[in-house]
Amino acid sequence: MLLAELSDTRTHADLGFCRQNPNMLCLPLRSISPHPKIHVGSQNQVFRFLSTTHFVHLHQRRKYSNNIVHRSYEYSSCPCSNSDTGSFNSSEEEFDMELGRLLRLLPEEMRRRVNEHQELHQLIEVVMDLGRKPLARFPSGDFVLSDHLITVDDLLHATSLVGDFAIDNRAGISRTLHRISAIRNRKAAIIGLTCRVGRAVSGSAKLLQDLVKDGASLLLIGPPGVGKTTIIRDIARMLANDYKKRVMIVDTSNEIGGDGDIPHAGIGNARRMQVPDSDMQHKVLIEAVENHMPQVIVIDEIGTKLEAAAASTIAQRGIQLVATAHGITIENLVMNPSLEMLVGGIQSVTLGDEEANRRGVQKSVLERKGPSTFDCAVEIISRVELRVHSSLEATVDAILSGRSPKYQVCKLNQGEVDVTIQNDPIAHDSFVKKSVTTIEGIPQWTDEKLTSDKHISKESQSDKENSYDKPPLCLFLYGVSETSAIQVFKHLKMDSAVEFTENISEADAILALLSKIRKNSRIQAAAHSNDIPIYVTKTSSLTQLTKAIEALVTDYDNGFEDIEDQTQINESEKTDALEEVRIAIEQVVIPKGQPVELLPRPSSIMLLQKDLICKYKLQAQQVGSEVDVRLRILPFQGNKEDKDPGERSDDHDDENDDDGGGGGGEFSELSETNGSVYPMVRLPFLPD
Ligand SMILES: Nc1ncnc2c1ncn2[C@@H]1O[C@H](COP(=O)(O)OP(=O)(O)OP(=O)(O)O)[C@@H](O)[C@H]1O
Repeated sequence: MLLAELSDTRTHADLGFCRQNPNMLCLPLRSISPHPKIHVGSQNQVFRFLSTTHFVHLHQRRKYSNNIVHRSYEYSSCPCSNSDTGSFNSSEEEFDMELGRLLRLLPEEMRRRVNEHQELHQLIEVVMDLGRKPLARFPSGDFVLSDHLITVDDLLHATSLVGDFAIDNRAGISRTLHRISAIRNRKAAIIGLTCRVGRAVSGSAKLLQDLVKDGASLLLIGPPGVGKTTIIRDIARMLANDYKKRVMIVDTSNEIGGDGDIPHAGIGNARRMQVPDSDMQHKVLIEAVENHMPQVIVIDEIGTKLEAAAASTIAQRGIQLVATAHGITIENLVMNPSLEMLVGGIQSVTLGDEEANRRGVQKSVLERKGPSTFDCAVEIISRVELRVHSSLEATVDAILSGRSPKYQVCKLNQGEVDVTIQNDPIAHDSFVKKSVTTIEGIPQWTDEKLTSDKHISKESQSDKENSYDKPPLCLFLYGVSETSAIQVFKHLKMDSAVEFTENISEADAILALLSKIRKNSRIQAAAHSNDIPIYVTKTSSLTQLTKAIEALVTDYDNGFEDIEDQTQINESEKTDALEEVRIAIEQVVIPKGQPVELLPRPSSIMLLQKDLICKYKLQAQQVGSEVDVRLRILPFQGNKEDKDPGERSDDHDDENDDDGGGGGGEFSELSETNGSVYPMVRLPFLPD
């Protein structure tokens, strides 16, 4: 078949000679399909058209015409791996060459089908399982490579071309970054192969350059295949080449530096220590520190307690650590008994009554045991999106106390880095804030410092800036997510007028989810003793939350003055309270014969509620301590067994229920039974 025509003899210098048959020219060719006829007219075109994933033999023919030698070539496939073709040394061409070496593991037909695939250069893996059709995995999905089922011979052919499989069942191809993982049967024979394409992606660490360049230890977390190894390989290269650091890679499966004894060029000047057996990883880590004086240690896949302990020892010696671990979020690490050490370890502590009250939490809480091994952590969401936790300790503390951690979202957007900050309502150092619009269009917060050297979507920066003369409203949230609250404040253009606290005593007001706060008498007591009004929302929906926040903001603007005057009963609260009685009776007490506890109300309102209950020929009981006195409506049948109406029931078990305790005991939760949405209500203080 006629493949190429060369009218310029200089082109010969760029072709190699086949190792198997020196009389043959060997032409590296990116793909012979879908255009099997490639016209080569000049040296430049040779470079443009030809690459190294695929070799063919050229059979030259000469023709003389007008004193010019015209050469044409026919080709046939060549099984050799000709690296003597020289010249093709751009990184793309090197990659083509390496990819070709992986594809050589495949039987002829499969290799042809992969080569023909439009996404050849994005190939992720080839999967060969005995007795099944082979698959190629591309970012766009799986692609069947052949209708022929994989045979034992196919597997033997592939395994004969790779290095030895280590104890972790992984092997490589010398001087490439590919990873071949084997599946064995019970007799240890290989019955499946996953051939992962490894590539050095220079620039993949760009998003993290600022984090690591000054020596901070970094932990990367992500699910399998998201690109962790690719990023740390580039971090190793960047720190060694650009920042001239002594970088040592502890390469457990030879995935970072590639197979073979000479490391892949992708790690730059970083050095690499191989690990004879994955169980020895922690020992090699320590050896690296003791023998080779590294400034940075890079390690892929910390997975066991021993490895976590070794990493923590290294960090204590002041060496910068860059490592990966499997998981989706930092919460996964916190919950993983083998890896929790990486975040400082977790312990359960029992607080004194006063401290628990102050914090508004249960007496037994989880806390971080000590300093975390890493300064910062990154959750890899995709190749172009990272969640950067610049203080891992702060993130862990937030998770343990039930708050959403603050983090930056970095997105690579056509070569630019978009940075947004999540859950960062306050920049405490200065109140200069700017709103930026994230890619999803949700307004978020950021501050000058964090955005100074980054590209940020420019949309509406200045017009959203707010300045308020009043000190910011300081809120304690309970059962309400900070993100939702911020969204509402943003919507109300109150973005620079609010801050959040974890300390009730610092708060101007409490904003709480009704179902949660009604069960936590400690928070109510703490609010009462600190003279802080509580505003509640029945649901977390933005509509309900907006109503609650609007009421709160209005009262805040009035200095919470009307809070003191308990005699002025808000008309709408009266309506709410009576509606609450009506729904409770008509939907629960009468049809189900169950008692229902109402919300705590001022005594004047409770009187109105009692009147209404009497009209239904039912009885009510007053329960609760002084800060949350409320009525319990008793069902008809149960009246005789129950305590006398009016009896105070301060000693009820549910009084001390916290939010996790499933409080309510024998009583129906009105919110759960009536299925309707309560109007937003505000819990005012009851008179002493
Ligand atoms: N930025 C990128 N551009 C192109 N391909 C990439 C990029 N990052 C990763 N890949 C490819 O994605 C695949 C998985 O990458 P990698 O091995 O780095 O993931 P990983 O998270 O370390 O996986 P595992 O946890 O299974 O070891 C590889 O084929 C790799 O070449």
